[in-house]
Amino acid sequence: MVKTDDGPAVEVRDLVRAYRGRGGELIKANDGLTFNVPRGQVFGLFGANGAGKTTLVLQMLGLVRPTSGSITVNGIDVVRHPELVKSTVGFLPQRGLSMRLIEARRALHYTGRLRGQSEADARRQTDELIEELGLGPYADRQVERLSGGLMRLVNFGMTLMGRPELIVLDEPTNELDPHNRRLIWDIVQRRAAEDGTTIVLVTHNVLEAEKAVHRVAVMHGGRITAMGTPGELKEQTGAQARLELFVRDGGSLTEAEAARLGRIGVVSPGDRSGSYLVTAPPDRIQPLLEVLVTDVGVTRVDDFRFARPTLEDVYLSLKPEPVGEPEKPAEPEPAHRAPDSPEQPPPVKELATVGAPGAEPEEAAPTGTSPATRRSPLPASRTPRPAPSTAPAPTRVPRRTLGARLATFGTSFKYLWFEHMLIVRTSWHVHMVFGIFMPLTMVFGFSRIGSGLTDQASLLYIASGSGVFSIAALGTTAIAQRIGAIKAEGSMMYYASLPISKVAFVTAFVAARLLLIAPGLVTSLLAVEVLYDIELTLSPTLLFVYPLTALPLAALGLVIGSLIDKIELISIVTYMLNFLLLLGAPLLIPMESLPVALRVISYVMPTSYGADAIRHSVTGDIDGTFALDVAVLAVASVASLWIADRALRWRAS
Ligand SMILES: Nc1ncnc2c1ncn2[C@@H]1O[C@H](COP(=O)(O)OP(=O)(O)OP(=O)(O)O)[C@@H](O)[C@H]1O
Repeated sequence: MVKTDDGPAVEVRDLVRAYRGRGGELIKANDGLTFNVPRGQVFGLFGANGAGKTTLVLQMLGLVRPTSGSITVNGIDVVRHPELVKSTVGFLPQRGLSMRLIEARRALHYTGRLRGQSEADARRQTDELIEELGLGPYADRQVERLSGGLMRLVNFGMTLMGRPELIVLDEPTNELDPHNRRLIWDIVQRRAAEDGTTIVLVTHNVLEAEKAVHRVAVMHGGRITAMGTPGELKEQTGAQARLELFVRDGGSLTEAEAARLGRIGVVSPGDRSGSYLVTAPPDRIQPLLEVLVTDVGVTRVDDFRFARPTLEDVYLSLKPEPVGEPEKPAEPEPAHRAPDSPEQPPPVKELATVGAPGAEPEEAAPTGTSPATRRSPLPASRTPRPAPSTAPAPTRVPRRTLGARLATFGTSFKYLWFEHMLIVRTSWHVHMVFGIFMPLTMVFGFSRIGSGLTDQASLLYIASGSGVFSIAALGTTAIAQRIGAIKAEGSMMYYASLPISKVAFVTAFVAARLLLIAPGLVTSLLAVEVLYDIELTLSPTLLFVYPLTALPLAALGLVIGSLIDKIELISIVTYMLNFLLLLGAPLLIPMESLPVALRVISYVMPTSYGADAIRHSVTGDIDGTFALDVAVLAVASVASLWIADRALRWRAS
């Protein structure tokens, strides 16, 4: 693991993230947060539903832009360098399993490669994790076919690939059985203690997480309402120890016995006859037990249970601050204020500033200090401290050469492309129908309608038209539906959290689909040649005419899939669009024979130029018209890819 810096793993200053509600009201999902997460610690982030935890971690990952304030992760300013941060962070989203359509082993290996691991290292760590997580019997099974818990384990393993400096786990033990939950907590503790990995843990499972966390922040209404080590929080909130007592044969405590116990703690009746609950401060445990033994007497007691206060007790005892009425509609806040902006943050509660810079001696631990020694108990600040308004320490931004960037792009492209090609295994029948049989059926069917369609010119129109139909059907519809599915599963966030560019993601996606379209294009031309003995030249220009025809349609699919949220609606829109594309374009009949209105429409359809260019390629008429076709297709491809890149919701905002 390469350390980028020796400061805190996470530094959050005056962080605000506001959303507009449906009625125009301002919702502050995060409202003036300031804290640090020292390196090598497990930092628990607790809070009720809607408290703002997910918004906070998405900002740490550079997936949501702060409205104001700053976040530094591993010494890198997240707002300025969101892409750079991703190479140092591993993220386990709350929902949405990525790479679910490939095998578990591949999902781990590909994630490692996408995080920048070498081939050998990725393979080695994949094997280690399969062993550590007990995934051996399932490693070569498609992730989607595993049980919910096993899928979660694979997803957890993917988060560890590449040994990131900071790991963000959103509800890591959801769906896991007790054995695997314990396994996860053990691994979390080991990674922090042995490798010095910092772990930010969002969970509602406070009781279990207590064993793993070094420090905790409790959020409510976008603010931190309490922060400290579990011990400090127990002390600060006055959490009580509990003695549960069952008097023999369902009998009752005498008044004298109850009074003696009542002098030490609070005695209340239990939920069944003869049971009592005594709560007392943790330092009164000894006298409480003495009264139990000497005054009540063990022979009078059927059973008793004694529990020290847990972190869950602390969490439940914390009184959430009233959130207050939503603020009136106001002018939108600036997209991101520079860290040195003079504007003051909203007030922050006392405990929320416990982690302010300088509050924790271990933050300044010298280089080489082991995580274990750095993890000394944190002094709780009892005095309110104003939230700092100073800029965070300057961030280190390693420079990368063009060669290194191209190499990263190449690796990302390769593994994302592999993934897409493997996904096709699950929908091969659709590709067979649309890619191969549909163009063949069109050639065969159309050539039988009327006597005039069997001449060479008509057959070429039919062949090029059915080829373009294949591109439109598979390119637009399949891509739109796949992007829609990735979004609906919630896995887009996972891909966006990897250190890969959106361009690599889009190009790998489109390139994989283009390859699938190829058989449909070739079969329609071959059908004409074989069935009707028509001599085709098959000019090499087809090698760029086909991709140029497919790119605008693939990009269109990407835009539709990105903008529409309902998968069913995506299907309806894309099928209707394909219908319109074909209806308006002179693919199957010469343009001259179209009514004027349709002829005009066809001028704006890239499909018309694609079909025309295909015909020129197979007849060898590489003239001015062909050059115009190619030029229009090239412009449409560049423009539509640019629009698709913009439309793809890579970051949440
Ligand atoms: N994209 C968004 N648009 C509008 N409001 C949002 C958006 N994302 C989050 N919010 C609001 O911000 C608040 C905090 O949401 P967030 O998802 O961060 O809470 P959470 O603590 O992670 O909740 P949970 O434990 O249920 O996952 C909520 O009121 C939520 O409705």
